[in-house]
Amino acid sequence: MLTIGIAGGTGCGKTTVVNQIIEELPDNEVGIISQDSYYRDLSHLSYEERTRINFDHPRAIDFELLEEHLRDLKAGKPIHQPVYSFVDHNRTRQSVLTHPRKVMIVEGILIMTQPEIRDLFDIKIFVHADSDERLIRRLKRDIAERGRGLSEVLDRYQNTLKPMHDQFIEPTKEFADLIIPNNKYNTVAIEIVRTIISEKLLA
Ligand SMILES: Nc1ncnc2c1ncn2[C@@H]1O[C@H](COP(=O)(O)OP(=O)(O)O)[C@@H](O)[C@H]1O
Ligand SMILES: Nc1ccn([C@@H]2O[C@H](COP(=O)(O)O)[C@@H](O)[C@H]2O)c(=O)n1
Repeated sequence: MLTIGIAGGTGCGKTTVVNQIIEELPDNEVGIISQDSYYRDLSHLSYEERTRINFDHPRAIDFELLEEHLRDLKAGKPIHQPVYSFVDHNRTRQSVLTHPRKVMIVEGILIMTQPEIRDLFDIKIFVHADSDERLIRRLKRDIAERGRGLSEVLDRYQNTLKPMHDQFIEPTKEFADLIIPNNKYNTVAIEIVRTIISEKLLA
């Protein structure tokens, strides 16, 4: 199994890059794991309490479960990937049965912060977009898709997102084998990653 980790700050375009990479690749040979699925279960907290959680700190992620799942997939075992709700700020009761594939892509803002997880990646990619570009994209996306208001997104950006990005996410760029500049759509970089994957699928 070829395991590819794709990190980068919120709004840099990780999900978009993954979707572009897997377009036209056979879906029974390439699988996706999202770090967002591994936000910790916060059912013991009220909705109000959950809104105050710092979701950009590594402790918000159940990395133990993510590591266990990646090891299972590498060992050829299927996993039950949790399903997260950004509207409820909580894990749902659902899960998605995820089978091992020849190529597994793992994407998320903090996946490169943990050495145990980092070591499981054969290829590490960091997607870069400038912070103003990321903030604009995040604002538009969170309002359109994640049920958020303007001041809510801006408050989170100032109070937790930006400081956590600078402290935890940006420094992981140094671990990357490949940095994809993504202020604009980067078709050349996507093509390069696709070629690497296609070669693996033919092997
Ligand atoms: N290169 C790009 N240029 C313009 N908009 C982009 C680009 N990449 C992604 N977007 C848009 O920005 C928003 C956030 O992208 P997304 O892929 O969800 O980022 P991430 O997964 O890193 O948070 C989405 O609405 C997406 O359509
Ligand atoms: N309940 C939550 C949980 C997380 N977030 C934000 O999601 C961002 C990470 O996801 P991306 O798809 O943007 O990479 C992260 O910056 C958290 O602030 C949230 O808003 N609410």
